[in-house]
Amino acid sequence: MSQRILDDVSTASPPRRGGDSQSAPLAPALTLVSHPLASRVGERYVLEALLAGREVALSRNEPLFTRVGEGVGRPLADPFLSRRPLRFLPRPEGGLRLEVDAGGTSVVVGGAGGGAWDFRPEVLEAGVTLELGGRVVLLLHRVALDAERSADTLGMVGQSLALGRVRTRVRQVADLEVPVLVRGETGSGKELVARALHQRSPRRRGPFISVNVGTLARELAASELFGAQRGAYTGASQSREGFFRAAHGGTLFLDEVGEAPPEVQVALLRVLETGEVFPVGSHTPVVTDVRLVAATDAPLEELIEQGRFRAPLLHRLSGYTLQMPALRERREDIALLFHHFARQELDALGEAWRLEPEDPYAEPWLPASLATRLLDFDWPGNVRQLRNVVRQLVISSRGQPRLQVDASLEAELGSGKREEPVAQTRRKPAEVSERELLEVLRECSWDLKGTAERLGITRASLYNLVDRSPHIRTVKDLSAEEISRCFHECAGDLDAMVQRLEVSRRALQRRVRELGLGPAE
Ligand SMILES: Nc1ncnc2c1ncn2[C@@H]1O[C@H](COP(=O)(O)OP(=O)(O)OP(=O)(O)O)[C@@H](O)[C@H]1O
Repeated sequence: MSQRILDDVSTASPPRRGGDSQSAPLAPALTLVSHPLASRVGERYVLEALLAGREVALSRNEPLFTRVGEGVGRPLADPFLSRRPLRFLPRPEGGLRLEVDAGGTSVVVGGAGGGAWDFRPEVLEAGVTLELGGRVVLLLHRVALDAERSADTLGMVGQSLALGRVRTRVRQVADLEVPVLVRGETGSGKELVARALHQRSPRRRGPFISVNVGTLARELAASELFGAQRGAYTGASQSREGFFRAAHGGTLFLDEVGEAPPEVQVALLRVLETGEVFPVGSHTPVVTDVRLVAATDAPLEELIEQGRFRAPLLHRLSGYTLQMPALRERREDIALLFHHFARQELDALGEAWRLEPEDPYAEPWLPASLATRLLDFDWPGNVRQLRNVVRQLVISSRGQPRLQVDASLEAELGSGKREEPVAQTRRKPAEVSERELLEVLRECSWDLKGTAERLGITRASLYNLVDRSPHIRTVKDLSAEEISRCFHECAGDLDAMVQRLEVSRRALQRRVRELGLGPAE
């Protein structure tokens, strides 16, 4: 029954075979995911001729790649690519064949060179990376021919079909008053969606208040959310406004709503039903005008079955549900996001020129093999993890002509594509070595929930392992001075703090707030 709750509402999940993808005509396409001139990343050539049964030639000089939505095109033009073309040939049922002549541009697919490859439609749907001449990387995939394009990106980088659907849904629901539930894996951009909803709503001039329900101290959760009267509890020397009242006239974003303690769930339900907030210690209700957007990566239906989440609350929160696709499900966005974050990091170092070298013969700053590796990685921490990886890469390669993977990133990226990111079976905690524990914590950007899932142990076992581990610190081990210093050095960027201090993201966020250091994220 619980699954039905969400089947009944619209979602923006990525297309499934036999589902949405059948209604939108799909064509094979080549999208530039790495080129010595980084500004070319994202340009595309649609292999429409294959649909009509004709072959397509690809060389240094043809065809013309265009930025999505723009008319003017350019060939790949890299001087190391041959003028002798590779050929794409149609195959039955939407598959295709790639043929490479000896003496032409070298092509690497899946880590191996060769002269000819056959790609079935399902392989194209997942996307294939083609390394050309060790310098240019293309993603061979399928795109919708009639995809809706708008110049307004809603602050989200990426041009995948799946992200396009999210944008459409955001536009459809933004100006309505219905509460929205944004679902999706950690770091996939749920808060960005919440902000876009606020920005496109008539409430845009009102406040946008973001609260991580999972980091609220249990005993103070009600007063933080609903406010408290002076003297309502020990230590309440002043009355507290609470997030609901602070968001009056605007949008309240409840992140990690699946982590809300039972008593907060009851109170939230009451507010949603009546629009009235009872500050702790007060019997007089306060009427608030707040639009709620909630987010979760938790399996709420399972939590409901286990009696840990209230079904009526899910119904109330999900007036409309939006599903954020995981990064691995929209691989063409990886390249654009990578360059977006790289530009920010390089700007900060004064090295942005590396992205547009003047010498066309210079080695690319992002080596083609590394670009392929990033594209084939499964990104359990999604866009947040990608942003952290870019930062790590750029800083540790500072002053170098090319990006280099250091030892800690090597461990994080592992040996390549992980087919099965989440451990399916439970393991004994004793089987997890401290080294593995540390590796997975780093991979999951110190998100303990994701780490426990990946290791295949319970969260309680993970806390035990972390506690017993001599080389892993917890937030409790950090002094207020150390946190405060790091906060200032990282300009309040929580992710950068987590990377530096190497402690649980959530616990650190809670501690930062307790120390009154401002709204870290
Ligand atoms: N499409 C995007 N374009 C640019 N930046 C993005 C995009 N998606 C996510 N980000 C960035 O990635 C980081 C993580 O995104 P965000 O906080 O929105 O994820 P989340 O799903 O809310 O994470 P969590 O579940 O941990 O709360 C943020 O710094 C955000 O700005």
